[in-house]
Amino acid sequence: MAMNSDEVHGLNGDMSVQSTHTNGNALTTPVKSDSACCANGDAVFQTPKQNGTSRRSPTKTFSFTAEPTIEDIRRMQAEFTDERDWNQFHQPRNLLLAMVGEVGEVSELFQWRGEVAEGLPNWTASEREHLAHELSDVLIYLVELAEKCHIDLPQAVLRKMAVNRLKYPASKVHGSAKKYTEYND
Ligand SMILES: Nc1ccn([C@H]2C[C@H](O)[C@@H](COP(=O)(O)OP(=O)(O)OP(=O)(O)O)O2)c(=O)n1
Repeated sequence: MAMNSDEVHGLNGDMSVQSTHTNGNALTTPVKSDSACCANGDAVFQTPKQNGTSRRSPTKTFSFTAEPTIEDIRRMQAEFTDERDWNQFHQPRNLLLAMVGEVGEVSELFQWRGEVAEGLPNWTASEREHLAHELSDVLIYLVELAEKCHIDLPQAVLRKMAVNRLKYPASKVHGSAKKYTEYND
């Protein structure tokens, strides 16, 4: 079980981070992810109307920093496990189970809340940081699982996205959440 998040997690406000790269170094500058912000630091995402239809905007206003890359994460985790002689425990099956356990911890944070709005406007800074930790645990184990299975994850993602585009042509599925198998043509 997770510890009390107030005890173990930071109290960062809802900051997105922009990065600038100079000589390969990431310079990070916290900025508010949107112009509208709540008193508790949570961002409110604005949803502009386009052609009378409500369109999603957060992905345009929130973005990740460029680093660390997935390869950086793989290398840092490899160093972490090497330093502890933990490679002996980190076989694919164990990593899979560890990752699924962490997914369960993410689920716990959403449990019983009902639907949660994008940007998590009603979450405390401590809850958000707790979520950041648990999502990171999932990613760390996912990256190491891919490494131990010799799956080049960044390239695999590109290939899978190409497959997704073929399976779900925008012109065909626009506005529909149906599974590709539900189309009759
Ligand atoms: N054998 C292990 C144990 C931990 N970790 C690393 C990867 C994860 O990012 C994190 C997981 O640590 P915990 O198992 O302590 O899980 P939590 O951090 O989620 O703690 P809690 O379950 O108390 O929330 O530490 C690891 O690589 N190998």
